[in-house]
Amino acid sequence: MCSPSTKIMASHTSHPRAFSSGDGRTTTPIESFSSEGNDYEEQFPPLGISKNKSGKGSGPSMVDLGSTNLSTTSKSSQRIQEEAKGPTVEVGTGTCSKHKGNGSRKSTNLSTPNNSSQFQSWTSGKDAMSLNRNFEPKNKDKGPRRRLVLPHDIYAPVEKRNHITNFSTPSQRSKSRNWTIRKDDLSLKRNQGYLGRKNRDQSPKRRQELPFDICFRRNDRRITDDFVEEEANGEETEQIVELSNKHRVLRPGMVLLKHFLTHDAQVDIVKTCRELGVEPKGFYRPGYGDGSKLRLQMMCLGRNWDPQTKYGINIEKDSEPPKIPEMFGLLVEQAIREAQALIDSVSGKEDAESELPMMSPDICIVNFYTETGRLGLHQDRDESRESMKKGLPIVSFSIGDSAEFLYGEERDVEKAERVKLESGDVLIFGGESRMIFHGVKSIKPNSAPICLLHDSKLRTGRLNLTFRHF
Ligand SMILES: O=C(O)CCC(=O)C(=O)O
Ligand SMILES: [Fe+2]
Repeated sequence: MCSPSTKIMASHTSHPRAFSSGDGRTTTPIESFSSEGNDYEEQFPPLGISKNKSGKGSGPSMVDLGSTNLSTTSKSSQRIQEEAKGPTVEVGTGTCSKHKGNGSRKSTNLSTPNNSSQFQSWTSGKDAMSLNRNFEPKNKDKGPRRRLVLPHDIYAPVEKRNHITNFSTPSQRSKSRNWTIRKDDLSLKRNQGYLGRKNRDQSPKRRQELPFDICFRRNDRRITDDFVEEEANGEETEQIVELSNKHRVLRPGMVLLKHFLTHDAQVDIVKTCRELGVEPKGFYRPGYGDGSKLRLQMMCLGRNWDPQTKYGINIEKDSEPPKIPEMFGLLVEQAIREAQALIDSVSGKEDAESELPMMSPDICIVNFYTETGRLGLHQDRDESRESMKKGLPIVSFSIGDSAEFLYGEERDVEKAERVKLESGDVLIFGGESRMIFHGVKSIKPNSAPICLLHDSKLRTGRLNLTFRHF
């Protein structure tokens, strides 16, 4: 039984700087987009320390894309109240098909996706049906790639999460260990510490070489009520929670689709990313020439990108990355269409395309943040000049733990707006908002839907996919 995740976990505090600034950033062809220091340098100092990097004489950081005079931002709480009055669209909530409960945030039909109903179960969008025609039915277990990667499927038993499996005593738990280790997995398990302490190579170097596994294994996580603590900042959170199931236009060209990705879509995305991520071209921790590292794991699809080498050749990972799965691209287009529909309904016109153009992604950057992960304020400005000038949007999927996402006209944490990105949310920023500064201030531990964790085995943390067109 999967119980709903109804309570909010203790809010986390800001963490100390994760990495220092480096000077290894390569020059991009579009110098007008430059700001100082590493793009992803930590801007979230320990509490009480204010750090403003915007006043270093770098001038306006937003590029003029035609009419880029973004409206003045207000304090986040005011903003939230204003947004509460503003035009929004309610989206459905549902329950987990396999684990009955109220807490799952996925939308409507969650039965196993197949044939023409599959796409509907992937999005909460109204016109999902229109994409069915284009969608290849998926057979979950028989696809060639799945057969290929199944040997690496070493998902752990779930008995650690007592309230899901109802195995309350240690003996019951040990009896429930019906998971098996296939022979094919032996080499991977050896690398990942499955064969007992004496066989493990625990040197940090060794561990670093292995691709990061976004799914959990034994002892990685206990999801019990022990984790449920009082929300320290109740008032603020209530305001955010109140709005958490409404689509919103955050600013011109920037739309938040709440819980757009259904449970099934999220599970499939996790599993796909996990399969690709444990391969040699999978997750790694990107960094700069000076040795500083981003506080996340990253993997590229479609085209390689790295904070150091940008879209140039990455010395360590110079081979072609995996293709973007077709379904991901369809979801992106569906999300943009949904956002355009919202923009039209708000403006009363039918010219959303001019505010938020359609985009067909050829790059997907997949990030995984652990509980202490974060990403400094930055612009996504390494795509082609044409793409940026057209304002082709960045489309961002959030899965797993919630994130405190900051965005603003300047690279200034103090002035930035803030929004909570929850599992299933899709954030889109294009048009006037294409060059907006944005970053992830913190991850809210244990905030992911329980059913998602159960069905996907996603480990503690947040999976984020940002789609772009080069
Ligand atoms: O994780 C997120 O929500 C943002 C990721 C991002 O900005 C990026 O990958 O460029
Ligand atoms: Fe970004």
